[in-house]
Amino acid sequence: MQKKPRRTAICIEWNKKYLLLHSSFPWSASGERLSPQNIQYFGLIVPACMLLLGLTLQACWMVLREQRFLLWIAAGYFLPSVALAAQSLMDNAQLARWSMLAGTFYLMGSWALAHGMAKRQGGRAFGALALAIGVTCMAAMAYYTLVDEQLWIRTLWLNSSICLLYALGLPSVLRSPNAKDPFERALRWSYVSIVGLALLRPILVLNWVPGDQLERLTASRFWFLLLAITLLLGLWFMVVLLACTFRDVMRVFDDERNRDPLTRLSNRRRFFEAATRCLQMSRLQPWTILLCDIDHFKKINDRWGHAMGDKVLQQFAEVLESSVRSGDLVGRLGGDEFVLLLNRCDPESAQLVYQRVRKWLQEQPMLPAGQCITTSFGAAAIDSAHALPQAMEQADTALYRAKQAGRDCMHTMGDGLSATLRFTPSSPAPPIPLPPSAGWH
Ligand SMILES: Nc1nc2c(ncn2[C@@H]2O[C@H](COP(=O)(O)OP(=O)(O)OP(=O)(O)O)[C@@H](O)[C@H]2O)c(=O)[nH]1
Repeated sequence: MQKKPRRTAICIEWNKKYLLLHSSFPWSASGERLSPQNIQYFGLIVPACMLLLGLTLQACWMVLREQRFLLWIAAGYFLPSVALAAQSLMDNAQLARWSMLAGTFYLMGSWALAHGMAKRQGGRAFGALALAIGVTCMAAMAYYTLVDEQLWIRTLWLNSSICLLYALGLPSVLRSPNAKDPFERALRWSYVSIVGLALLRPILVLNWVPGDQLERLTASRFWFLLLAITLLLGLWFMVVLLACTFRDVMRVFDDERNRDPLTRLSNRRRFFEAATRCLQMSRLQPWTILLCDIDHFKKINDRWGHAMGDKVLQQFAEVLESSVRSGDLVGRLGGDEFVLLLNRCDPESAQLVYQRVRKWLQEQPMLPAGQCITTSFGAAAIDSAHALPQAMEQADTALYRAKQAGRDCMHTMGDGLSATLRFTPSSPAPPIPLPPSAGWH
């Protein structure tokens, strides 16, 4: 007689604890008990989902060709999904016959995932060691196929090897440079969970699955629970991975849009956006805009070539960045013209930045045969974001005056002030008074 469908939860008992598996499994919605085949077909849902996840990653790689690690991670989904599908359809006798082939797929998939993750972090997943683990595992499985009919010992070998292969990606994953980024942290811990699950799997199979269910493991409740966990973890891992990948790609786009490719300083657009934001924070006032231009830069290009000119621009950008406080803004407007927004700094204190830059340029000559470059600075005070265009004009006029005054000097304008300052090598540049939290680059 057909039993009534159970409406209560099915539990797995372990150490007197009960784990909810499914509210009606293995009963169909109409109350029929699912046959072992049906249960097996039901088990195909998980490999099918993993296949789809792999396809999604491959599609992402086709859009983001630079991100080659996506292909490896896609393989990390594809290969085990094939083995899992086959495994879900087989009984233990068939599994024993095909264990070597299924094992190869699992092992290759595990290493592909580890390699993809290591590649993403610019590391490596020790290919030679992975090969050694794979060959040892295969040899052990072949040996136990001959001497021991039981599947569990091969399962143990396979799962331990899978765990080791996943672990090969861990050094690179744990060495991630963006350790504080929440997305990176989520990705790192998801990967660690995958390694942990691979480690737990054989232990759980041996300790948790009742003897009668071991006979037909792939139709057991334990197997379905394991599949569900694997799928959820795989899904979660992919979501986090794609979020990180798109975030990285957007950062690259953002950089290309907003940074000067030669000096890596903010370009005109980003500088003005950032300056507008700074000028809205009253705690940062007073502010000073500084425009600076390398003197006779054209002659450097003409005499030593554009490559040398580019090098000088890059080094000069570094000098500017290291001469201001961490909250100050530095940008390249174009050619040999740079702009700075100094927070908590009036034009008088801004002279110290000029002195510091000038001293640096003198002490570390950038040109061949020890020749130094010189620069001209134009400074103007600014008191709000609205005043930015006028302050820029004023600083530009000041820069023009500095050029007219014979270059290698700084001209300051604003509040009826118009003064030229020339560098005096004997006077050491005193440091700018720092706010309590700020520090030098
Ligand atoms: N190497 C290099 N040269 C650049 C770059 N951008 C602009 N230039 C050159 O920089 C030179 C700027 O020259 P000018 O604006 O006349 O200024 P200058 O020669 O420094 O003269 P003053 O500003 O009057 O002292 C031009 O010859 C540009 O071709 C660049 O990215 N790399």
